[in-house]
Amino acid sequence: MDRIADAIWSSGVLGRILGAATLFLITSCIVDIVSRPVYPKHLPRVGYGTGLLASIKTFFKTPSQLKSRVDEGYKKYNKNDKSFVIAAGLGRRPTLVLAPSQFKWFFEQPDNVISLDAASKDSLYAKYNFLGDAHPKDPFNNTIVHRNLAKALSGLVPGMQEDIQYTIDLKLGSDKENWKTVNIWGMWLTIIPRVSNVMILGKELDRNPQVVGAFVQFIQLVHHNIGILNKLFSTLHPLVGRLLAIRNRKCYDRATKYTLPVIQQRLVDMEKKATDPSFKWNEPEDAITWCIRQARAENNTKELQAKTIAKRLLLVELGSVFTTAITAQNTLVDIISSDPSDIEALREEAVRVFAEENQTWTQAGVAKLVRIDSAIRESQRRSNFAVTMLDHKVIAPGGVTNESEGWHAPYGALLAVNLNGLYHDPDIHSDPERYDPLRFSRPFETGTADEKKRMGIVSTSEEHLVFGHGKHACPGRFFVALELKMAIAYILINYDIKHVAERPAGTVQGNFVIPPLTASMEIRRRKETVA
Ligand code: HEM
Repeated sequence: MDRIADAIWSSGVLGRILGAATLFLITSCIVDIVSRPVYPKHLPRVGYGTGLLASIKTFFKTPSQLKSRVDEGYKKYNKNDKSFVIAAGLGRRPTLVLAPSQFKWFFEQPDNVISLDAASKDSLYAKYNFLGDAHPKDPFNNTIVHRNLAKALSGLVPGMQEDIQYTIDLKLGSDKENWKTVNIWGMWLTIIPRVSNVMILGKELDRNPQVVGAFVQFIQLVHHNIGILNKLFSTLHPLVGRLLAIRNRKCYDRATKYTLPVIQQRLVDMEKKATDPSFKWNEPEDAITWCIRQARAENNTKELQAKTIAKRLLLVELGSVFTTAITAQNTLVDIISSDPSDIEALREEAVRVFAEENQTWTQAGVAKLVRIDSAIRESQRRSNFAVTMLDHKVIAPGGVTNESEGWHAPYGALLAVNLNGLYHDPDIHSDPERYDPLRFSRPFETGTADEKKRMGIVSTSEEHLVFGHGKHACPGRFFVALELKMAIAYILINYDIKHVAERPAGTVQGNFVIPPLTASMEIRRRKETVA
């Protein structure tokens, strides 16, 4: 072995390999630095050290320090209505964090100037993770949700209620005598993918554990791959990204065993319905139908291929399932550790409204759950899962100019809002670190009609930004509200939950606050259940 090493060394091969590797590292470093957007010097900054060493340290410490830097920027600048730049760090470009007075300007910018899609395409490494062409180079995916979901909601409710009841009973059981300890995240990871798939795959597939499991694994892989690619130079992304995506493809292949036959049949049936008036059949309202409907409206033959549709579904799964599961996790952990009298107030509402609705949910019936709505919104505020949010990338070749603050952001710049700062500002939310589940429902119960409208989870505003705001505000939020309110109501109506004295904390990882995934709760089926 030693002799082989000596021979390699003396032949100069090792020297050449080391030289090439060093050259590659230096070139990669230069490529990454040069491709970063350069912000105007007069904008205030946080996280920038002086000198090369300090900058390098800042870069590598970003995953653990980003939140405290953003908090510092909020107090020093955003609070005084100034935008600031946060230094680049491992896995993150330098970002311009906007002053609150600039939100209106931000939401009004045209899509060809600043783009949510372009920012998500970059941060998701969509080219690799989504197996090539499924991610929006075009807005197809967003269009199908914007055009169809709101109209389909009332028809989706019965199927959702059925799945919520079935899955929760399965997970939490029916023992009325003994307490059972349940891992909360494990429970949500069973409920949310199934219920969300009522809307994505339809009732034919939503309870199929193979296909739903393959999609959940696919999403986990996407997040895992993002974590790896974020730590690498961009010159390595094409190779490593493609290698990592091999596992994504395997998951996709597993899912398509089940999805492709359903999609193919749906294509046949929808074609027949369009051409044969004697064919009496109503297409189910789910993302498969919406893709076909949109492709037909655009006369887009590529989008009418079953495999293209199967890939489109991957994106809908990604946008819906984990965002909702994380929100559910934070909300339930917050609820069970809040004041016991507040928990009773939530339960009282759930039992009362469900009885009024004759134990059958409708969209209008769920809308009456204003306290549970508030408990979710308050959790999104108090336990926000992202520090800055709504990243939009400047894609206008000449950049974008903000006249009122007097700065120019070049092509490639990232603009974002400081969700953490706004949500924890005592001048905006009294006692901001306290989880007060009824914070937003008190005005619902006693306030004016305008207050009622403004305080709901689906009413986005410059104060309630977790679903975005303006033309790109999340079109899935109406579904999320239904899904979470029905699921939480079902748990409160049917189970006693032991109060938890202290809320387990989440873990900050870069720009994300991961909820406490090991948190458990002790539950027992209630003696006087309604459902
Ligand atoms: C709690 C769960 C969810 C959260 C927190 C969430 C949050 C968001 C946010 C922040 C945006 C970007 C808004 C912007 O930057 O202006 C967004 C966009 C979007 N969301 Fe959601 N979302 C959730 C669930 C869903 C679900 C269930 C769907 C259903 C398919 C969905 C579909 C979409 C789509 C299609 C867009 C793009 C809209 C556009 O670009 O016009 N989301 N969501």
